[in-house]
Amino acid sequence: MKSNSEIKSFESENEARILLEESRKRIDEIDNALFDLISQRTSLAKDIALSKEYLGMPVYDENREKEVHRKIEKFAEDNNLDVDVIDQIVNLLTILNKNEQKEILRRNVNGQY
Ligand SMILES: O=C(O)C(=O)C[C@]1(C(=O)O)C=C[C@@H](O)C=C1
Repeated sequence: MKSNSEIKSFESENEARILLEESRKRIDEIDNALFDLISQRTSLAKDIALSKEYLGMPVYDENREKEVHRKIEKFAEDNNLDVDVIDQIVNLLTILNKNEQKEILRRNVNGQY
């Protein structure tokens, strides 16, 4: 099968169907890897929350979020990705992390750790 950068037209319907299926299979593999990384990223919330609690720091850290966004925006520009969409994805990841931190601190207050 030619790489997708070379294909300009399909020789048959079957060829197009095969490429579609192969592409979807690859997306499934990448999605699984992404979900695993999101899970790993979110699981750090416990250590972060408890460290911040000990240091008297709030869950929300504006400077750190700006740093995360700057890093990701450069990645998006370097890879010709829509910066606004990538920014939204990063926002959701930080929201996921903050929500997990708040839940961990709530359980900690209730002596569940
Ligand atoms: O690094 C931290 O201080 C975190 O709490 C992690 C994180 C993030 O998800 O990247 C989440 C919330 C903060 O506002 C900043 C960043």
